[in-house]
Amino acid sequence: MTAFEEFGVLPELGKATDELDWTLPTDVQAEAIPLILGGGDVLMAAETGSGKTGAFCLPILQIVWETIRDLQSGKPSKKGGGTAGAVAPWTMSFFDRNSALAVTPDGLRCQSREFKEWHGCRATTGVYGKAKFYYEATVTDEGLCRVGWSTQMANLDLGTCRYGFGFGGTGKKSNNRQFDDYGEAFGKADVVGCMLDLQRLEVSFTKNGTALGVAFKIPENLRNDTFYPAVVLKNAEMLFNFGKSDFKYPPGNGYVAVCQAGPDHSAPNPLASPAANTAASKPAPNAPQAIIIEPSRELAEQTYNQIEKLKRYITDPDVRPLLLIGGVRLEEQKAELQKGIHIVVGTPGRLEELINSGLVQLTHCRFFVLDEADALLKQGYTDLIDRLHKQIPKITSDGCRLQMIVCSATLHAFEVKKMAERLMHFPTWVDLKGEDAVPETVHHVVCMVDPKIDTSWQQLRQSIRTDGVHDHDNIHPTNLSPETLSQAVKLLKGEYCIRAIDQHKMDRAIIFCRTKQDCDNLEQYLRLRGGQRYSCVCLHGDRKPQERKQNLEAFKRQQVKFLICTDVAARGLDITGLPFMINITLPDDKCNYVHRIGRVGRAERMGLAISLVSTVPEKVWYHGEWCKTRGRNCNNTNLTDVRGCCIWYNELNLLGEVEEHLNITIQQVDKSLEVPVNDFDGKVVYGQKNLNKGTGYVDHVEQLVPTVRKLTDLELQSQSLFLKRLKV
Ligand SMILES: Nc1ncnc2c1ncn2[C@@H]1O[C@H](COP(=O)(O)OP(=O)(O)OP(=O)(O)O)[C@@H](O)[C@H]1O
Repeated sequence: MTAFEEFGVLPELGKATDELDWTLPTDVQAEAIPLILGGGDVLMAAETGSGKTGAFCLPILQIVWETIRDLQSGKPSKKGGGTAGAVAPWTMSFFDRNSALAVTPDGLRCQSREFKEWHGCRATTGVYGKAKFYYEATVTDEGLCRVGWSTQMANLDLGTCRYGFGFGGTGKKSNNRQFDDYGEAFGKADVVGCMLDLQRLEVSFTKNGTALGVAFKIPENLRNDTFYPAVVLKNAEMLFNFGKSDFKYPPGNGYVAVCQAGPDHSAPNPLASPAANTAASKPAPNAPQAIIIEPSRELAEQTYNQIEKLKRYITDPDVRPLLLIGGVRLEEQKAELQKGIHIVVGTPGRLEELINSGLVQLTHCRFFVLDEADALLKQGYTDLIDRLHKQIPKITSDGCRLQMIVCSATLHAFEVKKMAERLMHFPTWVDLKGEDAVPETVHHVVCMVDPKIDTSWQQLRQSIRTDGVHDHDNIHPTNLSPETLSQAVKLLKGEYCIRAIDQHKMDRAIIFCRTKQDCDNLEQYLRLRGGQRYSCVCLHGDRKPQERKQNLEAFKRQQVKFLICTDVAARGLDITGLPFMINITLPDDKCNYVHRIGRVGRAERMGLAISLVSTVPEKVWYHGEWCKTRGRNCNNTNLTDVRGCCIWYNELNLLGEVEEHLNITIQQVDKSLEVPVNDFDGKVVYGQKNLNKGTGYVDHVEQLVPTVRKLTDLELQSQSLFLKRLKV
């Protein structure tokens, strides 16, 4: 049995993890997998490279596989859903309802937590014929309720069409959008009696047993229709009694409980009948069970690839994942969707496009995953996430609750907490190291770049092309103005980058620049300085999707040594055994420091991250909404406060913010970029596992031997001491 199987993972998945060399679950996997398998919503905050992707992919694959297997074998749904089977035919329907309205498994309580819109539901059975029927609905929470009767033709927003007759908590009755005063207001703990007289064609209501009079005359043309108990709620909850329990206020006067209507007077709701349920529980080919949203194409592709690897031994039925990202032809994706898919991994834009056009259906989605959730929210996708979440039924047609999984190494952002409160259902935090921790495997240092002390920039024969911010400034080595020093820092950073590479004999590193232009300039400079020696490619938003993909592949396959990128690659990218990372400039967002340096030191391998930090302010581009070209060929070097496109970037402040955030002082190295030999360095090889530390599963017994021996000796000594004392 593999270690993963001990956590409840299928043997087929266990076999795949074994092949990936995942001997033991990581801490976050050990915590999160059982929670997800158990049906919970999870917020996963664990350090970079700790295996969060596997922590959600494994249980999702397992549950999705089990679901399709059950569907194919015609096995009934695991959890009751109001109308599943004919055991309790008089319940509120699990299927004939709006998505944001939840029905409890016994089918007798409806709840909607949506506070802006109304969400409705109808019962599983209706009544017809010349008789008088009654049921009770009790308000069990604050909020707005409207309850009554509707025919199958009615929409679920009771009282807003000709076929629905409702009585609302504000003391209004409504039919066909005609809202009139009626009876009196009702609220929490009140019991509304709903009466349908099909002899006189009248609808009436009672409040706590008090008759409120006839509310509606049913039009003659509806005489032969079947009427169903119906409700519509806005952030409210109601409990229904169709007569299985004693009524609180028995109606008398010839009215009978709806559940006592015999076969001549009752009919199943076709939209909630077992036949409809079976159809509803069979997903359309384009209705996935899981939707995983990633903030970048590269990450989406990576997660998709991980799913492919993990599902390798899962067959019969096959679980089919699909990657939905921009830059791929829509036609190709449409064709795949028609073939049938179970798990969709995508970027927000393309996903929404396909969902809105009906090419992806959300009817059977039971996992909604936001990877790098704080990035998604910071990128402005809050509304999109809310919209998608709203469209997904909160309980699937086979009676399972929608599970939401949210993860990131920097999950403690305020927006994430707000979103969790809004959308998640009693989520569990898996938060192993507290806020934004850096893995012990990442050795991160800073090197100050001070153009006043290091004046070598004045004599450079070859230098990096800079961003052109100072093209119109009077910069000259004899004039140490802020502009000159800013330009000097940019030149020096090009040199320090080369020195860092040489000093550490780096043959593989990811290098982060602040802007796309900085990336291009560095790429050009490295090529100029050394062709093969400094072979490199770029990854940023201005490069075409195909080129981005090729460049990343070339770097992963070690066909080039350096990957130069903007923050588009700061998060999630997993490059096995990457030993080095260089920050040419600190990121604007302190969380991205954690993500950037987390590209190394992953999966227990050691990594070195070097950040170059300017001691003087650097004037850099900052193109706001006011920049017409959004940066392309922009030459407005004025500062933003006069609607220009430049700012003074203060890296010392940024460094302070990062240190405060992480509650550490980052080790400094001098301009030689040599990293002093200390406990961390000298004993490890960057890119390799630290064999001096930790417990490799394979030899952990051997590692523990000396400690256990020592403990045995101590135990022996204490026992002997105790015996000696007894003798005395
Ligand atoms: N149980 C395991 N044992 C060994 N390696 C693992 C295990 N789980 C995952 N890994 C490996 O660890 C690396 C990092 O995993 P992953 O990309 O999921 O990290 P992450 O926590 O999502 O990081 P980030 O926050 O940077 O996105 C991957 O190469 C993955 O294959």
